[in-house]
Amino acid sequence: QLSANFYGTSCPNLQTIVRNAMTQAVNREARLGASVLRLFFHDCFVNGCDASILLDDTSTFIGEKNANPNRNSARGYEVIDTIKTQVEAACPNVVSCADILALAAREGTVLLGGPSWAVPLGRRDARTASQSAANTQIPAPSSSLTTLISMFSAKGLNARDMTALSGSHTIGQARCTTFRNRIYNDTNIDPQFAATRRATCPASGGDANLAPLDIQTPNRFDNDYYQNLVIRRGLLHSDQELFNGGSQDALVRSYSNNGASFRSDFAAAMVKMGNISPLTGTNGEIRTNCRAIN
Ligand code: HEM
Ligand SMILES: [Ca+2]
Ligand SMILES: [Ca+2]
Repeated sequence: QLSANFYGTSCPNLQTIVRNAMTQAVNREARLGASVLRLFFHDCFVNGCDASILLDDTSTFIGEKNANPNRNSARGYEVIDTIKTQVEAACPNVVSCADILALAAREGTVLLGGPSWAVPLGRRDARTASQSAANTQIPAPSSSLTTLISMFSAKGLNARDMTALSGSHTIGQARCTTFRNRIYNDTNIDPQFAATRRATCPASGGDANLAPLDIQTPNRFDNDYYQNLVIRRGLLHSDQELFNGGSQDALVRSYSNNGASFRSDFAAAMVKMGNISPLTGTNGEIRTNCRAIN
């Protein structure tokens, strides 16, 4: 029941505000486009796209920001705060943080050269968060293909959606701690690529050192991620699982050869992911500050 025109009369400038603020952010630091896209994923996979990830911990409230997949990792929260402040100034108390995040994720993608899509709107914001759900429902970089398929399937996304959405790793960075095991122990890796990555990700120490998820074009939303997988240059173990002799090999190869089909599948899968259990109607609330419940 989400609809692209949900704020058409209540906040006609919403999309312009989000676009301009995201343009500024990405011009300042291209990676922010990637970081905001990932926030949306980590929101939607934990009790739906309800801005639960944006809630700060307090002395009595345990949120998702310090869950294992997010702690010292998820970033870009300040960009959402900036947008929310501008949106509240233009249209007080009508636009949810969940919808702002959905729009900002699309703009981040577009600004880095990715596809665009109409974002269905009308989500409301959660009054709760779940650190335990964030710990268990967001896939880990050590995941097997079987685990990836089943964790996405638990959210109503099929294997094709999963493989298309993983193409997000055409942008952004990962910390050494997330790919160390792969570059030292996996055998389905291009040896030259492994050597390059080992140079800045030692066998012990340097956990926070960064490497691009896409060694070719880390700030460009293109199909190079899939080209890397075909030559065994996936950075995460979970990335290379998509091209390792299994059910997704053919799709990965086709995306690697056909950027247009990746773009259109990615856009469709983003709409699908954005539809995971939204709060609508009188459920949830429109938060004033994305970091705290009203
Ligand atoms: C398929 C399962 C997935 C796994 C196991 C996974 C895992 C990871 C890991 C470990 C990182 C690096 C985090 C760090 O070191 O701090 C990362 C980064 C990223 N992920 Fe995923 N991810 C998956 C799917 C997705 C999806 C579906 C999206 C978006 C729709 C996404 C978007 C991103 C982006 C954009 C980054 C870079 C963020 C930045 O530079 O700040 N990922 N992912
Ligand atoms: Ca959520
Ligand atoms: Ca790229």
